[in-house]
Amino acid sequence: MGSVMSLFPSKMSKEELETTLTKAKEIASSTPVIVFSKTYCGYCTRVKQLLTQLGATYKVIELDVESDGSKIQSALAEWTGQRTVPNVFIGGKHIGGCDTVVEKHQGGKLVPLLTDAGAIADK
Ligand SMILES: N[C@@H](CCC(=O)N[C@@H](CS)C(=O)NCC(=O)O)C(=O)O
Repeated sequence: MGSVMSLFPSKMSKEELETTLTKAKEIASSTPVIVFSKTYCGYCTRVKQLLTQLGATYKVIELDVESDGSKIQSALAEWTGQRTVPNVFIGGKHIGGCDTVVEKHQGGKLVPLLTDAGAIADK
């Protein structure tokens, strides 16, 4: 009890969850910035626009398009405690959703994170 999975029951077996979790972790650590997103999500659009505006290179996985998108979403919930999209990772580290990304930008912390991760070229 108390786990995210108990709040959001999934049809995945434990093994399937482990496999999907491994895949999500590989994706998050193999690219400087990854945005787990949904095509119709306005918060996701906001984050993608902000990253583009800052000149960052980033990868997007649209969970409503991927055949295993709902499994990935459940794996992300189990891993990060966050089920909503956007779910953003920078430098392999979980950052959070749109609110957190915008807050970090307003606090001057987003660009350094992106630069350290190699998503923005040093000037
Ligand atoms: N406060 C969150 C809001 C994110 C949010 O509400 N996202 C919606 C999609 S627009 C969501 O993930 N809903 C659940 C789902 O799609 O499974 C943020 O800043 O990222």
